[in-house]
Amino acid sequence: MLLDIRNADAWVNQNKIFNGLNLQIEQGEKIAVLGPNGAGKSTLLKLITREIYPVVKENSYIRLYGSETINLWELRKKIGLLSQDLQADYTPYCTGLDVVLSGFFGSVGQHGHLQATDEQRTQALQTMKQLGIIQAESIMYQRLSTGQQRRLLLARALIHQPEALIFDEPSSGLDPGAAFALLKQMRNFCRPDHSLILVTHHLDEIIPEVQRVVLIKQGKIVADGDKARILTSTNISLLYDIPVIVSEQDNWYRIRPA
Ligand SMILES: Nc1ncnc2c1ncn2[C@@H]1O[C@H](COP(=O)(O)OP(=O)(O)OP(=O)(O)O)[C@@H](O)[C@H]1O
Repeated sequence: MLLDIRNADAWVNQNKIFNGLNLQIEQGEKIAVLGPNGAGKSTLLKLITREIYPVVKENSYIRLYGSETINLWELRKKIGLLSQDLQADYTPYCTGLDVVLSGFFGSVGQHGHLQATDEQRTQALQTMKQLGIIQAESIMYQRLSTGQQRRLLLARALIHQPEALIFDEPSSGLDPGAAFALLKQMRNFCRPDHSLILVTHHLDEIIPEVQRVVLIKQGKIVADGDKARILTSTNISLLYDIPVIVSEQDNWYRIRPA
C-alpha cells in the first residue's frame, strides 16, 4: 500500500486541520483530490511528504509504503513532487539545469557534495527539451517566469523516474501549450504500477487514467470513490457551495455554471 492514514489529527500552527482522518491509497492507484480553498488538500499532501507530522495518539498512524518511519531520502526517491510551496521555496540561486538535476538527489537547489554524472546531465537536458524549457539551462531560477519555473519543477519531479507523482495544482501558471504538455507527461507516467495523487481545482486536468476521486471539505473527506460516481453535478455543487453542471466526454470532465 502506498499510503495508509488511520485516525490522524493534524495541526498547522494553531489550526486543527484534520480530526481522525482516514485514507488508504494502494500502489498503482491514480487519484484526484478536489475541494474548496482552505479545505486541507495541501495539508494532506504535506502529511504524505512529511512536511507535517500527525499528532501522536493511540490507534493513529500514517504509513507510507507500509512503514511509519520511512527514511525521508528513500521517500523522495520514490516520489516526484510538484507544488506551489516548492516553487515558492525553491532557492533562487541555481540554474535551470541545476533545478532539474536536483530531482536526482531529492534536494532543493544545491545538491551538496553529490555530483551529477554525465548520464544524469544528458537525461536532464533531454527532459528539458521535451518540456520546452531547454533555453533555461544556464539561466538563474529567479530570472525565469512563473510558468518557466514550473516547467523546470515538472522536469525535476519526473527526472528520477519516481514510482509516484504528488502534484498540487500542477498547471497553475502554465500557458495552454505547457498545460497540455503537462497532461501528456502525466498520462505517459501512468503505467499500471505507478501512482498519482493529483490535487486540482480544474476538472479538465483530471486525466482519463485517474480512476478515483476524493472530495475534501473543511478537513473532512466528504466523498471518495469511482470517478464517474463522484464527479456529478450534485456532488461538485455541494462541494463548492455553488450550482454547477459537470459534463463528461471521452472520460474527460468539464465544469460550468448551472
Ligand atoms: N501557515 C499556516 N498557519 C496557519 N494556518 C494555516 C497555514 N497554512 C494553512 N493553514 C490553514 O490550514 C487550512 C488548510 O489549508 P490548505 O492549504 O491545506 O488548504 P487547501 O485545500 O490546499 O486550499 P487551497 O485550495 O486554497 O490551496 C486552511 O484553513 C488554512 O487557513
